[in-house]
Amino acid sequence: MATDLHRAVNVQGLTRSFDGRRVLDGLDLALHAGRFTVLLGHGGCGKSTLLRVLAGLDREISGTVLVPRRRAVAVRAPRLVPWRRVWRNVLLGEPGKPVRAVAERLLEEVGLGHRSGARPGALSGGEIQRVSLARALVRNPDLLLLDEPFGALAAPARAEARRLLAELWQRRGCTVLLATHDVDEALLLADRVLVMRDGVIAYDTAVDLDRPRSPGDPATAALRTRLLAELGVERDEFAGEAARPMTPPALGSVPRTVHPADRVGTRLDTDLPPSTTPARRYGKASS
Ligand SMILES: Nc1ncnc2c1ncn2[C@@H]1O[C@H](COP(=O)(O)OP(=O)(O)OP(=O)(O)O)[C@@H](O)[C@H]1O
Repeated sequence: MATDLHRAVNVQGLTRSFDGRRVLDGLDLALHAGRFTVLLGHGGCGKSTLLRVLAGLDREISGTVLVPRRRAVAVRAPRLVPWRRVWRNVLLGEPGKPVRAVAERLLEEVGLGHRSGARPGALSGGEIQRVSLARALVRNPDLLLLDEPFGALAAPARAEARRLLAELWQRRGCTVLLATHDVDEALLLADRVLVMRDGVIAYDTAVDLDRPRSPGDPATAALRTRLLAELGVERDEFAGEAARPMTPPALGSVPRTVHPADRVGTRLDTDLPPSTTPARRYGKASS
């Protein structure tokens, strides 16, 4: 496969099976550098599986996957180490001596500079999600993979987190792939939407709408209807918060207790395998 410099991700014929069932079934995907793509699909259709493969966390695949060397993941339920201060959590898994100023610069970027010395147990759900974003940004990723990052947040924190993410993306210019159930999240953030079905990208559309987006805009409403149809929903079960009146931005408001068990997998967000080339290939085509 020829490497296209404008493509941050190039996937061909990607297949991943669990117990003999093909969750990803010859999936093809190209993501252009610097674009914000949202991946929609029903629960269990394989969104997380795809993101894990792109992150390099799952290599039991066939097909070809080209991704940037610098990539990071943020997930729906980030695991922070409860006894470490916030700034140390930002640098978890990073090589070398942790430098607080580095963590604090990233925390400032996500609006959490004032919580640098706090313990995770004192943070709201929205704040924890922002720590997770800061942790993902440590590596200055070219590809940011977000797996339902706001799924656990209540409406005000979710609106604020989306606004922050849109700002970060515009400032950093990295390629973003965000998996969600929420059509309205896609309409607010994406400049391209993919719908996943039967192990492949079944629908792919550019979102050519001015920003900031308004749910009441006729073009937005028309695309929303189309996406819901692609998802095959009669009822509006994929609707998120955006179709309703916009909530004024507020700081995260979901208290969350961090249990010792959260230690397990703390490195998921940031610890990606080292690589030697700007775009690396793994999982050779099997067919
Ligand atoms: N490690 C695993 N072992 C066995 N089956 C798995 C494993 N990981 C995922 N699956 C199965 O693969 C399918 C796709 O799961 P995946 O988590 O990728 O879906 P998803 O679209 O992200 O779902 P959701 O939106 O609910 O998070 C599911 O049926 C799931 O049970």
